[in-house]
Amino acid sequence: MSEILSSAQMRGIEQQAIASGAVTGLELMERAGAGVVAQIATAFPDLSPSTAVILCGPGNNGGDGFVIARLLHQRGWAIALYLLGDPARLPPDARTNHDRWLKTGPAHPWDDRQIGDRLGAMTSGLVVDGVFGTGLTRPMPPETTHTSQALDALRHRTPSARPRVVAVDIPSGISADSGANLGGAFWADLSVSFHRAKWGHYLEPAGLPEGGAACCGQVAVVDIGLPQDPAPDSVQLVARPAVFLGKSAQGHKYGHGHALVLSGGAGKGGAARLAARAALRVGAGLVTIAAPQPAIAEHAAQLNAIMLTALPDGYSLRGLLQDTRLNALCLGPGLGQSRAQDLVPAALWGRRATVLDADALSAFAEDPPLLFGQLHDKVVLTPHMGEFRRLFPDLSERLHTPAYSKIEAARAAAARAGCVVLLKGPDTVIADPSGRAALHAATGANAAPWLATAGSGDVLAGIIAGLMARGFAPFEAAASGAWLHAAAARAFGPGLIAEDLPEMLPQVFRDLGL
Ligand SMILES: NC(=O)C1=CN([C@@H]2O[C@H](COP(=O)(O)OP(=O)(O)OC[C@H]3O[C@@H](n4cnc5c(N)ncnc54)[C@H](OP(=O)(O)O)[C@@H]3O)[C@@H](O)[C@H]2O)[C@@H](O)CC1
Ligand SMILES: Nc1ncnc2c1ncn2[C@@H]1O[C@H](COP(=O)(O)OP(=O)(O)O)[C@@H](O)[C@H]1O
Ligand SMILES: [K+]
Repeated sequence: MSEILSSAQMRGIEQQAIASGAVTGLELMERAGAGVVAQIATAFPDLSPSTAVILCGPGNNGGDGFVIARLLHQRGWAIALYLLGDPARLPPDARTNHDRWLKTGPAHPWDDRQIGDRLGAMTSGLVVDGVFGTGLTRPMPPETTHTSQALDALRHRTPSARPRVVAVDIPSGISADSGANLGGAFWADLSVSFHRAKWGHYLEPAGLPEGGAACCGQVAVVDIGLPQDPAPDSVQLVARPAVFLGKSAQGHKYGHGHALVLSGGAGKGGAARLAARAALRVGAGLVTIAAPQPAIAEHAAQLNAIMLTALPDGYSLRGLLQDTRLNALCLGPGLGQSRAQDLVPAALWGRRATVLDADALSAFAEDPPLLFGQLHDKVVLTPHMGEFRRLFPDLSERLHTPAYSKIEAARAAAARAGCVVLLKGPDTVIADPSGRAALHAATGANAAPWLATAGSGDVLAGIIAGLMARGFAPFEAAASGAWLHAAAARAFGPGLIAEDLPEMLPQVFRDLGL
């Protein structure tokens, strides 16, 4: 796991370090610029000095751009530098580096057409985007339209027929907080960020033009000498399961828990079987499907290691839960909304580790507080965006404003629900009521596009239920579950369907060294 920060958190850390006298803003800017130059060499080892177009903006992101221009010039690059805005109004450190640069070369006043034409004519070399970084909260100004369009055109060329595009911190126009394209955003092959990556590098707001995850390219982070203590309220990027997923040599099946997956009626049992199979593969000692009597024959024809029991209604679920060995529940996949309305209260009455997904969430669309009033701290809700909208319409609405991030929405939802919320998507956010949050990004090098297939969410619900049956806490089960789910998809690759996911878990475990 690694920490990722909001722009406000980053500003706080920077200001505190400067105020303490540990470092000056100018030193940070120098290290930032040097870090970008070093990362360019690492990321593109074949790139030899030729022409670099350096685009500088009116804030400190532009200040980094002047440092980069100076350092690249020292390494033999020919520099064409453009400045957006009035040099007299640059903030002090950026102004200092602007003035230093002028001893080496000119800062051309911004000329959107000229820059656009120049970029379009480039077949090699480097473009450095130091226009806006973490300080941008509004759309790109109209003076960058042609530049943005020219960059877009470059993106469609093969890398060998165009310059490399490097973003200082984050591509201009991408919100460092929400990942939203604020309007007219640039893109990059490589984004070099400072101290920690920002939320917006990994978030990809649904229903908006391509955002952070799509536009940042490879994300590199350079140390600029700021204190390493974790920020209060920091968010962790899930890079691997944070818990050891192996089993002890002495364990027996009941030591690994017994998960109960509740199934819908006849002809609707596939989703429950997917979840149950995933719970078993992820290591639950026993897994039982509880189905209405008319669905039993169908399940029996398809199940071996998974057990089966008839369960007509919520009353009988309360009876079944007298067996304290049943320690984790999974409800929702294929359940049907009326059965969900009956079973969810009984399941929550049992106070077991419980995953509520799909119909178990949608069943409460008319009255979300009715659900919230019954939830407890061993529950994980796993909504996709549609289900999230049904339960948290106001938070879902706020997600349309570019400054509001999926991380804040999931945190607010968890606080309201009083349990862990895992908000799905290519960027999956896990949050708990205390404000703890993690982001699993199946984007960039970790992309798992074949997960967009029917039933993959049912498998995720089963993985999480299985991990909770094994005794993992809800937050860890959700975060590790999201990672295992995407790792299984990547291990299978193209052509993946939901049935394949549980079957890839053994390989994923082997790759983890279990
Ligand atoms: N934090 C750190 O530790 C370190 C940070 N560093 C670097 O600083 C960067 C953050 O710098 P930053 O805060 O100065 O903001 P930045 O992204 O340059 O942009 C804001 C400027 O743009 C302006 N502006 C905004 N929108 C506009 C528009 N539509 N049209 C026109 N103007 C607009 C805005 O003006 P204002 O909104 O105030 O009117 C302001 O002047 C960060 O990404 C990193 O690269 C490093 O040096 C090392 C250490
Ligand atoms: N493009 C994508 N990249 C990575 N993961 C994805 C993508 N699309 C969907 N997923 C993941 O696949 C799962 C889909 O779940 P869900 O929407 O509930 O589907 P279903 O209801 O068909 O099971 C979620 O875990 C989600 O995070
Ligand atoms: K930038």
